[in-house]
Amino acid sequence: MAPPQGSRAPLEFGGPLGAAALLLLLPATMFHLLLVARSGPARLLGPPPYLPGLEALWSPQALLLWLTWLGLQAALYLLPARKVAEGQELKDKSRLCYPINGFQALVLTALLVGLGTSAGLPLGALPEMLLPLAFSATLTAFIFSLFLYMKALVAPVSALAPGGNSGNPIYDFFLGRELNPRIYFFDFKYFCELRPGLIGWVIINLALLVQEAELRGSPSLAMWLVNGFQLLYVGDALWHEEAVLTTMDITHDGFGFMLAFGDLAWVPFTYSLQAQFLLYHPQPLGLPMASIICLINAIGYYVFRGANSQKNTFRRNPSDPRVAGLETISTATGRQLLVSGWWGIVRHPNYLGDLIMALAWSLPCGVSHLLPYFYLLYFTALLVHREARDERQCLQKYGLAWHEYCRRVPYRIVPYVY
Ligand SMILES: NC(=O)C1=CN([C@@H]2O[C@H](COP(=O)(O)OP(=O)(O)OC[C@H]3O[C@@H](n4cnc5c(N)ncnc54)[C@H](OP(=O)(O)O)[C@@H]3O)[C@@H](O)[C@H]2O)C=CC1
Ligand SMILES: CC(C)=CCC[C@@H](C)[C@H]1CC=C2C3=C(CC[C@@]21C)[C@@]1(C)CC[C@H](O)C(C)(C)[C@@H]1CC3
Repeated sequence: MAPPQGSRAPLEFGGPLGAAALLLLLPATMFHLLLVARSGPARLLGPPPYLPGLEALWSPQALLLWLTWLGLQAALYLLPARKVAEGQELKDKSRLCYPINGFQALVLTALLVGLGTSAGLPLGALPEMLLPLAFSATLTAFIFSLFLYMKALVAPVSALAPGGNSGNPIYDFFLGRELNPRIYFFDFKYFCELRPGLIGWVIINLALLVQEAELRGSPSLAMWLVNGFQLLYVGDALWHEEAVLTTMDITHDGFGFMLAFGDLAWVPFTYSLQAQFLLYHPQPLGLPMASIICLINAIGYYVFRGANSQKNTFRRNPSDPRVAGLETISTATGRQLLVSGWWGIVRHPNYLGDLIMALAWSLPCGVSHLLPYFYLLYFTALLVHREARDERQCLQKYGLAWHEYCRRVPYRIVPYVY
């Protein structure tokens, strides 16, 4: 049985009080956005148009649809994979294995949705169900997090995450206690991070596009751009699925409410906000402006992919010809840090690319409303906070070498600004 680890790890997110506030604030924000997106004034900072009663949130059909979706994605996860990858080394020196078949799951889902639609499945009806679907996803995330919390009570101490084991039940429930909760080969965190939420996000976007076509005869150019950009982002994440194994979510954070809710509810229902906004507030977009926005997205993607691939290639094999010529700093751990190439421009070039793309996703929605820029604002805050967390961890890991890296590469995310 796993005892709490006491207060060895410093508390994050404002400790138990901050965690309790976020437990309420995150779902409340998601429902606020869903309600405001379909309201006439669409005011991000105004009150929601109405407070939905239980009858607007609770629907057995929506719950059934949501559980069927989770079941389908779980079944696709269990299909034979083209590759099985090893994760980072764990505390007990072992490595876990992960199936690499996320892109295959995306393609099979697209085929099934295509078949279903041609057989009469009303995809355009999905936008009307977003509220009860989001409610079902939130309910599932709470129940699932409770299960994860209980499961961690019987996990060995070596299976626990560095944070999330303070002994305070609310804080630990929020942050997550076990690092890689699994049942046999089914890894819950890895599955949730990349499958139901990310693929669900593009299906919701597609349904909004279909409904727009039904309402107005054809989808708008703005809707095409938002769908295309976000499909590229999700397709890219699944194509480079193995890279997620080195992110701090997988290697450092426990699996609790924050990630369960983030993966299952927050991502599909708030990341589709721009497409939701466009369905209810059509925006004119000319070809010249559309071309500029495509260029911004392409630049963002180039930076994001270039930086992530360079680091992943370097971490897998530092003598790979694509990275062998880059300048590095040696650290006491035996690992090296890149100080030229993308990682010599700023300390988080991948965040910079991601933020540029976030801007390109909002611009098709025009500048009359703040609401479609919510993602950009939230994401800036998330990445600034994430960068600070990563900085603390790297300082702990690399000590003096990290100080040297910060001296050589003084800016964190935006050159000469931050
Ligand atoms: N859309 C969304 O909602 C979100 C997207 N993201 C995206 O996910 C991606 C992954 O982000 P994240 O997991 O936060 O972090 P990173 O992929 O940036 O990884 C940080 C780690 O990289 C290694 N590292 C840092 N500097 C160097 C260097 N100079 N040379 C070599 N290795 C270095 C360190 O780990 P080590 O040395 O141990 O290898 C560090 O802990 C990003 O592109 C981010 O934008 C993230 C959060 C949310
Ligand atoms: C506000 C809230 C509920 C916070 C939880 C944060 C999560 C939503 C995000 C934490 C890290 C994420 C990553 C992605 C999606 C959002 C979450 C889960 C990601 C899967 C998106 C696609 C990228 O290509 C990625 C694979 C690099 C990325 C990994 C981190």
